[in-house]
Amino acid sequence: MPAQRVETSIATVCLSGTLPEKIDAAAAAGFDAVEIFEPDLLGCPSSPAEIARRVAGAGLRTSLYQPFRDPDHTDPARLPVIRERLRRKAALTRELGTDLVLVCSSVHPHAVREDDRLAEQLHALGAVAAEQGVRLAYEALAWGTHVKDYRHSLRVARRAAHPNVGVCLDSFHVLSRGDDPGGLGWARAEELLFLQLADAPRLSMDVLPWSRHHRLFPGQGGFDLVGFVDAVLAAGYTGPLSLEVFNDVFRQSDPRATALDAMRSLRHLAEGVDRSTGEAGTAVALPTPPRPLHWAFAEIGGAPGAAADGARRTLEQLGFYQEGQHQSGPITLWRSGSVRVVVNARGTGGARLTSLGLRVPEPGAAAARARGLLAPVVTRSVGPGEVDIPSVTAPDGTWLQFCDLENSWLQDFFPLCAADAEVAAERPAALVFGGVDHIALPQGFGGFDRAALFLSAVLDLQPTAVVDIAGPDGLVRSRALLPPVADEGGGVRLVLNVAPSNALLRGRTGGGGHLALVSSDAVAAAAEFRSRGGRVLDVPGNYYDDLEARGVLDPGTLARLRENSVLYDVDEHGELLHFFTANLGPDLFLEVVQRIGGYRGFGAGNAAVRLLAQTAAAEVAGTAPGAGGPA
Ligand SMILES: O=C(O)c1ccc(O)c(O)c1
Ligand SMILES: [Mg+2]
Repeated sequence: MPAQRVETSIATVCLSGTLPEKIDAAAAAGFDAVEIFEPDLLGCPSSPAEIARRVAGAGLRTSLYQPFRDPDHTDPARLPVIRERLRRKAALTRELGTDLVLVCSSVHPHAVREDDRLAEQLHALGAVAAEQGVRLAYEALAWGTHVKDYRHSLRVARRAAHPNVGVCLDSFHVLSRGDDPGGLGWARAEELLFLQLADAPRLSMDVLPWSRHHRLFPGQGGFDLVGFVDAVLAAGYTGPLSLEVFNDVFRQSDPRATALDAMRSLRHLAEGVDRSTGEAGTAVALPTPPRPLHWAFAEIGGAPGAAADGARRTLEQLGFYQEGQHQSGPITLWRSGSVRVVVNARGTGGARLTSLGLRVPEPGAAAARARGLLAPVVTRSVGPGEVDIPSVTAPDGTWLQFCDLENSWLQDFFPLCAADAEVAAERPAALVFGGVDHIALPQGFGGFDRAALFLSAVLDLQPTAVVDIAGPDGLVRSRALLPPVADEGGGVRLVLNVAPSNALLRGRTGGGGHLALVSSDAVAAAAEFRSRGGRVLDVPGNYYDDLEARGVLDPGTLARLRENSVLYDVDEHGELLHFFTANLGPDLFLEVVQRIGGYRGFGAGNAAVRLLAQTAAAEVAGTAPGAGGPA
């Protein structure tokens, strides 16, 4: 990023609601400018001048008016009509307080094919624009009839040879076509009039519906937005970074929350660009990501009475011992080696993961970074003698608590046990866990992409591709957030699961919140856990018959897996053995994971079997997992 502050902008099409609601949401999230999307204006009772006043009153400016469609035509008789249409839209653009009109490449069958002729028509439009005091930013829509790629739009705009004609670059149209921004080396800075940014999941589908329904904010999808913005800035672009995201879920979400996501995404993107260029000077200087990053604890809350008893019993059966008792309430601390679990017998809603403790070198800086990424800060009363842990709330309500390397947070607990070493000596070898493999957080419908962005930005994790799992109540979407490659093996891996809304209707959440422990022998761990009275999730015999049919395991191993309800998965890097405990709450269980030879996944191949087995278990118990209330 260049040293000057880069302006931020958002297209009104990103947000739900009326135009005034969109303007206010953009302003509240701290944007500098808005692109006014034509349909928002057409349905607004205010005049363009009144809208301009509203924009200015909110502390914003209008960065662009869009879109002006189908600027060229093979039938010369149509050209005067197009020019008159532009004259009016240009005048309107001035009333809106900007001088930039986005012109999309034509999508109709009578679009001009020859570059020379097209350039001539754009030149004539440039003259109309100049009369009105506006400039035209010509954008290649990926589904344009002839002009589909930005190199082509640059060529035509240059050939138009009019000072009021340049291009608009849109990352979606470039990257969805598998193109790269390499052609920008050929562009002149003054030709780059506007930059629109959108990410998207990598899908193989027609580019038009992909664009209109599935765009995401930068960092939420699979495109390299950092590389794209790098290249555009290197080509000399100095205008705003403007988000233009068409997304079905965002269209029905609270515009204020979406606008905050949008700003968070831009700040995280700017940070990535700074890091890649080695230059500082983005809009907001964020403290560097918290590294090294490790788990301090996971807290199971919302579990009064029997639910808390059940959680504690399961932990004990897994070889955990009680290390401490909280000074100020029914909160117990459980430990096994480096893994600590807090069971908080307050709250309602059923046992779930309510708080994640993260061990970082500088908790204050980690929290400041989260605030810089617009994370809501947790304000709570700190009792006398209690340690204040800087904490923020993730979009799903889970607290992220930043703990120091000395584990000062332990001071809040009366110690109940002498030394870990003494207790550990008595623990069966099969129940010695190497740490936390991952933690999975269930997400509500609509909160999935927001949570992925929030957690990956605040903790600097990389979201991986979305996996869809066919569960009994519909598709469960799942996505892992992993440490950057540079610190692979680093401690913190998260999985986000979103259950079908249908599951909630049936009283089942199915989001699969869990804490997974690292084992060096999952079969022995399952056997030991069961011998101590632990309840493993039963896996149907059909599953093992299928494993047998696949011929991937020797008969002895297969028999031991079957005996202990341990599941098996394989990827190109290695193998996985894992089992699940019976549910501790509507949407909470524990998992024990043994990775063999560098297996990288999370057992997605077994998730459908798990979901069905959990449903069956809940039916046997006579209670759907959701019986305790919403998770
Ligand atoms: O989907 C569209 O029509 C459309 C309109 C304007 C844009 O800037 C764009 O990228 C797409
Ligand atoms: Mg666009």
